[in-house]
Amino acid sequence: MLKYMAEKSKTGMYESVMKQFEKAADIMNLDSNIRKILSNTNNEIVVHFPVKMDNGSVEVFTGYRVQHNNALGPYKGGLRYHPTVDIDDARALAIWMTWKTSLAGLPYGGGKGGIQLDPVKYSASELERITRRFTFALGGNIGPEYDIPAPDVNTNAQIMAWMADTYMSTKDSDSRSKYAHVVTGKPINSGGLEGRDRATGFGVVTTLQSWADWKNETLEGKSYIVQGFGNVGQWTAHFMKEKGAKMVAVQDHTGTIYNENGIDPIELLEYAKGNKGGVAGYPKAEAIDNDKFFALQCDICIPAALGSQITGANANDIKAKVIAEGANGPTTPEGEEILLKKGVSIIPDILCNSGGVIGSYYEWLQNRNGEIWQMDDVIGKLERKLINSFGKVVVAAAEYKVDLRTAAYIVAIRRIELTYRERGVFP
Ligand SMILES: NC(=O)C1=CN([C@@H]2O[C@H](COP(=O)(O)OP(=O)(O)OC[C@H]3O[C@@H](n4cnc5c(N)ncnc54)[C@H](O)[C@@H]3O)[C@@H](O)[C@H]2O)C=CC1
Ligand SMILES: O=C(O)CCC(=O)C(=O)O
Repeated sequence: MLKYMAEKSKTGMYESVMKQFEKAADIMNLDSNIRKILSNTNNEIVVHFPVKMDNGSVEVFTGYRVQHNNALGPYKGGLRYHPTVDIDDARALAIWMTWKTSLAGLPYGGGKGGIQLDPVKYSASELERITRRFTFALGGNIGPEYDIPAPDVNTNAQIMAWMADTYMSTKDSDSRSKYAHVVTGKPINSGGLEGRDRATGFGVVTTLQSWADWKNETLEGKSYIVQGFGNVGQWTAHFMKEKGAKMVAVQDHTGTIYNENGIDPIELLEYAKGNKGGVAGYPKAEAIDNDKFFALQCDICIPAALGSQITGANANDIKAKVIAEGANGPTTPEGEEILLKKGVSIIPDILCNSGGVIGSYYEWLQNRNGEIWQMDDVIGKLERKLINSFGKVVVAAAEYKVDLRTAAYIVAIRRIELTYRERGVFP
């Protein structure tokens, strides 16, 4: 059923998402027609666009937007700026978005995309021009009721503001403000939602808390390691501190730092801000080899960076009792098999990091209805929604006697299946 792969995708994420889907589809005995539909993406947009660099030369960039499924509503999902972005990754990430939005009960389908580039190589003004040309090249392939991008790796509120501005500038001046919800994750002044910045990290910790409640455990005093100290990693650490948990190691693209007595997330964030965002060199922790990270002694492991990090090669070394997947696709099926055999719980990405897209939904509603939501309302609503999703997954896990990921897939896919049936697509 691996439709597109002539050879293995570079990051392996496409194989992972399809294997996860097939496992769930087999167990739930998914209708073969629905299976066929969901094994394919609806649309795959690849654009090549020229941008003038600061030195006057022109570079041609490649951007992607994959729209997997929109049975439940407009395509929704982030844009990533990273050298690994390609069509296979965009497909995998779009498919994960379909499951995530369905599981969260949102009126959205799944899409994802990005540009293949290393953002550190470009100035802020080059990144602005790249973003604007990309938005223009995507043209009508995005839209507030059709496909709504958001931030992901190496994209942020500023990039969303440039996108919204470029998109709106293509509309008549008297109706421009109607289009602000073409992207979410914008700065507050430009229609952004209070709390969207922390929504994913808050969600990671809320699902961890739900897991702890379910297992009759507490997060207080638990040690954890986190891979990635960007939007998701930082906010996760912030909320883990509120729970009284102890961060003992952090890994990012600059290196790995460790202190068994704990690393303060607020101090580390201040340090990283003055260190181009990197954690390497933080004076209150020791530098350790990158390949020792996942083997560190801890209670909780939080991958919050890139995909395919926990694999058949390192899963055996993991000491944590629970993995909270802040990142998309951090655990390969081979890694997962080993972890499940060892009795490790995995809170799957489509549940664990769904706080971000739920926050985006609130931003979209806020813009669509001309409202301004307050932080307390956002966080309260988000928490209730996440606890509700966690409960549904636990019920499905018991009913089908499966792990949490497979259960989450079953809940997500059932909702889409039901929608197709209600519309009379299948008997
Ligand atoms: N931003 C959001 O709202 C959401 C993000 N996610 C996922 O969370 C993950 C992180 O996203 P963000 O925090 O938004 O991105 P970000 O760009 O803010 O941060 C990415 C972090 O990953 C680190 N990193 C990059 N390459 C690495 C490597 N090879 N080894 C270790 N660390 C590395 C970077 O140093 C940085 O700390 C991604 O998988 C993303 O798809 C999922 C749901 C929502
Ligand atoms: O906020 C959104 O719309 C999507 C965020 C995202 O890309 C994700 O959940 O992986």
